[in-house]
Amino acid sequence: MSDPVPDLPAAIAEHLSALSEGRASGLRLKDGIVSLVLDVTGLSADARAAMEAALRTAIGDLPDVTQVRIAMTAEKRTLRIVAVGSGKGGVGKSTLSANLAVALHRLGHRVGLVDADIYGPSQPRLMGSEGEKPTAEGKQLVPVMSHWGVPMLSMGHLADPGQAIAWRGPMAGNALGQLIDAQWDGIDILIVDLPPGTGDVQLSMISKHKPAGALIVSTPQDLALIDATRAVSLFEQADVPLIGLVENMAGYVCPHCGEASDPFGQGGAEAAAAQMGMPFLGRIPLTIAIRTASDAGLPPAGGDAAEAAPFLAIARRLEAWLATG
Ligand SMILES: Nc1ncnc2c1ncn2[C@@H]1O[C@H](COP(=O)(O)OP(=O)(O)OP(=O)(O)O)[C@@H](O)[C@H]1O
Repeated sequence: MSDPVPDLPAAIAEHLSALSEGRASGLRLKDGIVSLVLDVTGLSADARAAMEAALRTAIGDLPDVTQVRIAMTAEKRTLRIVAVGSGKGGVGKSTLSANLAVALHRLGHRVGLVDADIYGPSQPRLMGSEGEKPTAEGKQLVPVMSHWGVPMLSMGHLADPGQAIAWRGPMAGNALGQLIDAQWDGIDILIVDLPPGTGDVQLSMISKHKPAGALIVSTPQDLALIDATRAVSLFEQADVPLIGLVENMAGYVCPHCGEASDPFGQGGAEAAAAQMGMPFLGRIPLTIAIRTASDAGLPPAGGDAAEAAPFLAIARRLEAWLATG
């Protein structure tokens, strides 16, 4: 039998300070039984298990210790999903989703991005993370970390580029579930770029994963705005609060002279938002700089050019909405 430790509490405290990253509290020692509480907030399942095992071994090996009881707690954090939807494709839903995620990160939020457009994933290209593969921990996918500080998951990370993804409804639903139920530890806001349109895939996703709110994207044309009303009724059907409408490709800014023109008129989206009873969150101009940067995997919201400003302004409005929720 090993010699008793003259000051057992001090020996335990030494191990705690070396191994617990300051996460241990409530230390008790009675009849050789050591009990403590470990706050594992923000740690991955593997990191939790490793910390717990290291503490059990180190403290359990001390003479006079017969048992080590560790209660693990984590601050209850709820991940809030913000869905970005549109009535039809090509209006800039993916561009807005990527840039909002990057802008929210710049504003200091812990934000993740899911590309739920599983038939035509474009987020890996927009965020410059093409070719990266998520890992898995147990049954959960571990998101890919983008260069912009935003962890993300897209079917484009799982399928080879150019490979057609032709799934039927239930399979598509499962794939989407895996992206959303992935390991988003440490993330508070999850921006979900929905597939375009208002069909079953969208409805089942929003019914199952209950977004905290939804943003609708539209271009200024009347027809696109009519499509936007369909997206609105989809969210209303599922009882998802509408955060507001964003007008994309609003007016054209000439790259040579900087002059802005409005081929589709001005103010239509704002009026439509009022008609649909939801806030208007802002407009993003149609500029070549936004398209070329996006195609190059450089989300404008991550840079310091003028193109970042409208995304940051909309992110601030989203931030304000989330703060009241
Ligand atoms: N404000 C903008 N100015 C210039 N180009 C833009 C703007 N917004 C989006 N685009 C470009 O328009 C195209 C479509 O955008 P995006 O992929 O974001 O649309 P989407 O609604 O997500 O489309 P899909 O339904 O196909 O997923 C892209 O080439 C993108 O770079």
